[in-house]
Amino acid sequence: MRSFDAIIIGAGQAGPSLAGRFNDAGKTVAIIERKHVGGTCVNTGCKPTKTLVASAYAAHLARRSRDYGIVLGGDVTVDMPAVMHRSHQVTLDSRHGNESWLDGMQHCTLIRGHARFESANTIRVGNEILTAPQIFLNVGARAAIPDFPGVQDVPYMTNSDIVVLDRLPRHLVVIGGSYIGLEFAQMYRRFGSQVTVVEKGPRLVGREDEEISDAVRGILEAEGIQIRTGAECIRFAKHADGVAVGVTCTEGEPEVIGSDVLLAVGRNPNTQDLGLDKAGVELDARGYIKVGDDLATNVEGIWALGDCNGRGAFTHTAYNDFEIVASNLFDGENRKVSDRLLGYALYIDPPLGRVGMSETEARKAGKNILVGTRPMTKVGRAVEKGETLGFMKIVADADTKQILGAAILGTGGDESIHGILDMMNAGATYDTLRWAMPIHPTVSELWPTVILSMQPN
Ligand SMILES: Cc1cc2nc3c(=O)[nH]c(=O)nc-3n(C[C@H](O)[C@H](O)[C@H](O)COP(=O)(O)OP(=O)(O)OC[C@H]3O[C@@H](n4cnc5c(N)ncnc54)[C@H](O)[C@@H]3O)c2cc1C
Ligand SMILES: NC(=O)c1ccc[n+]([C@@H]2O[C@H](COP(=O)([O-])OP(=O)(O)OC[C@H]3O[C@@H](n4cnc5c(N)ncnc54)[C@H](O)[C@@H]3O)[C@@H](O)[C@H]2O)c1
Repeated sequence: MRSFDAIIIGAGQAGPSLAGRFNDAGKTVAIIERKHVGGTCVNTGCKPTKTLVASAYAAHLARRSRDYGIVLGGDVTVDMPAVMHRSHQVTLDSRHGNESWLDGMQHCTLIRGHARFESANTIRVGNEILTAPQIFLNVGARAAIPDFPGVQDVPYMTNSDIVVLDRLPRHLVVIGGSYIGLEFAQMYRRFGSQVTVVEKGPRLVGREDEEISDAVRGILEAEGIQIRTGAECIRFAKHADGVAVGVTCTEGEPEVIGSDVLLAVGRNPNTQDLGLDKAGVELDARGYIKVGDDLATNVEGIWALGDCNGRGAFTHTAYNDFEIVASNLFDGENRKVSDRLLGYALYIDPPLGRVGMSETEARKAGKNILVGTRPMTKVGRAVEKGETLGFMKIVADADTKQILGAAILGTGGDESIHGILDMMNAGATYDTLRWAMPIHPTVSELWPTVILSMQPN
């Protein structure tokens, strides 16, 4: 049996940084990874998708080149193997960077293999048993495969497969009209596939305000993507031309015939094959590891970080989990998950940047709200860039003047939202932002104007 000061299971977005803190403190740490160092984000999530989104954007802009007075010689064509090669290289560079970082840690041992608890302080990896007084779970999540009728009879892809696909599907049917599904839908449409999005809910990105769902739908439909919402009875069958996807929406054809299917209907935590019962670690009804505000599980000496604890589903929430655990263990702080403010982006083009409450959530919370909006057609920077789709929106508390939340569906939205995120983190009122002097010409310079336009709603 090998003993360490700490064992980390999973080299995703929290594990390696935590290993770094143990190493810097001169403590021995084992980090166990069964597949690729870097986890989902680096290998099958953020890195490859955002790289592919960039290629898709280049294709889109090339097709629009005449809007800018630029004349290209001939049709725009997409070289899928080259697109995929670029994306794969970005992933490999990142994965190898993470591996060298871990290799360079004097007190850290990277162990390859599947880890499983034998008891609350012992872990088995293959034939080897490891022990440590502190164990950190960073095991992440994988694509959910619901028990759709016929799903096992047809070929389907998840995000892990499609990020290495080096051919162009003739007709890609994307099941799930949310973050993962929509990024792939738009990117493949821009690469040249026919694309249909099938969503069981009444609208796309159902967690957002309805006007955002409507605008996202309009943007995607304008590019020729078919959207089928209200698809209550999704089912699959083999078809001479590929796969028949039954949708049974109230309107339109009851079936869509696609050449390829992508399932993007949520994620399941990797907690079923960890032997958690042997350690006595409790799960919630959806299989996430139950944690307190400090990310400790019900078993002393075991913590859970990242997607597997159900307290976040983003790279930045996983990394923030690391920051919370590390500052509490090493810096004598008392940081909590409940103190953090959630922001995120949906990387369609234009992107959706979001922070805090939506208008619907603020209303549900019984707040006396003010709402300001502005179409991107009235944002100078967007007009200059020829990218005027979408709008900016801010929601504030009329009584306290606190900003409650904001959204920008528009060019630069993923960056510009940080101005609001930082104001909210600083606890500043909207007056502070109102009197700030922003840079011209930027998208962000319009926030004070949007604030001035706020009305009771
Ligand atoms: C297509 C897609 C796009 C995304 N885009 C974004 C984005 O733009 N921005 C964003 O913030 N988030 C994005 N996400 C979400 C983001 O990837 C995850 O939230 C993030 O990777 C979670 O990190 P984690 O450390 O919790 O888990 P992971 O990164 O999943 O890492 C967990 C690791 O644990 C390993 N593991 C699991 N079980 C065991 C075991 N028993 N033994 C050994 N090793 C084990 C796994 O192999 C994996 O490497 C995206 C996700 C997907 C699928
Ligand atoms: N840009 C980003 O930051 C980014 C990008 C991709 C993914 N992610 C993360 O990955 C997570 C998973 O993304 P996702 O889009 O797979 O999941 P999601 O939970 O956001 O959306 C799943 C979609 O599938 C639909 N759905 C669920 N079950 C279904 C069923 N049985 N039949 C038909 N439709 C069904 C839902 O109505 C929903 O629209 C997100 O929560 C997000 O945090 C983040």
